[in-house]
Amino acid sequence: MAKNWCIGIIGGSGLYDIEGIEDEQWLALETPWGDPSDEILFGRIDDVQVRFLPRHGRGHPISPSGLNSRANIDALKRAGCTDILAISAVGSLREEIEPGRFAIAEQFIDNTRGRASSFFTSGCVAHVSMADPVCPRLSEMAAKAVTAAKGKVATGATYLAMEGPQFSTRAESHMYRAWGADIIGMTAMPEAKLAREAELPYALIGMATDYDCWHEEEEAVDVAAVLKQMKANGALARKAVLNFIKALPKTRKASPIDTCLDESIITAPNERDPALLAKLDAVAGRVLKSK
Ligand SMILES: CSC[C@H]1O[C@H](OP(=O)(O)O)[C@H](O)[C@@H]1O
Ligand SMILES: Nc1ncnc2[nH]cnc12
Repeated sequence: MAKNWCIGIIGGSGLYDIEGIEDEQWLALETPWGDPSDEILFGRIDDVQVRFLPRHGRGHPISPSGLNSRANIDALKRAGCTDILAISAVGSLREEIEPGRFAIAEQFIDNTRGRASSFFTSGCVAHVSMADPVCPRLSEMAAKAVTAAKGKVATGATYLAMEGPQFSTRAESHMYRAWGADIIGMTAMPEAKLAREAELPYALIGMATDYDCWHEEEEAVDVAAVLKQMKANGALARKAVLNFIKALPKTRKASPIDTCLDESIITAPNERDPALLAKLDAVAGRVLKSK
């Protein structure tokens, strides 16, 4: 019997494909929230269904501020995903997370602005908990997969999501360090929030590509440095993804995140906007149908 996992992989800067995928087919999905970043690669690795989405599109045409994360998460849910593993290039805000090391996110600080960050707008309001924004089970498996690929890993990282696309000023970089952030990027928010709203357990592997600009002995980050590091460690990232999929247990046990909307929707049934409910068919169909 095939494993009952369907893993959505979101590939970040420098990771526009994955290896080891069979029966592959790029398919364009429509969503009520607009277009996802690209077609989704459907396929399988052994007996696990896999869906891969390059976050910025193939060839990287979409800026972090221009990402339609609602469409991306809706499309992955629609594609049958049970869980999401996101990969991101990140700047390091800590000496001990040197470029080349992988950092598994445990917390996020959302310092983005003006992004559409919820599926549940007026007409169907929901408040999901983001106290523990990642799935511990996926994060633990992700850390093991990096180690098995012979990558260096740091766990428990706090990811600061900045707006961009410009990199931080030195003052900002020092401030984020003082806030307790360990790694910095421009994309995991609102992606992780939306995954939670869609009842999709989410984990993020950050690949440290630079020391941002706080470090006195290192050059300030630029795109060339990020891409150089991604190139150096891209094969390792791909290997880690493959290890992650291959090491999944045979049976996916239920996660509390699978049903987190049960206690989150506050709008009374007779006050719900039918047009919005129709848009929520993939994200919240499970709970809306049962009410
Ligand atoms: C190319 S450097 C900045 C760029 O890289 C990261 O993207 P992703 O998280 O998709 O790997 C960062 O968030 C910026 O979007
Ligand atoms: N220093 C940095 N700041 C924001 N996003 C990044 N992605 C990779 N390095 C980064």
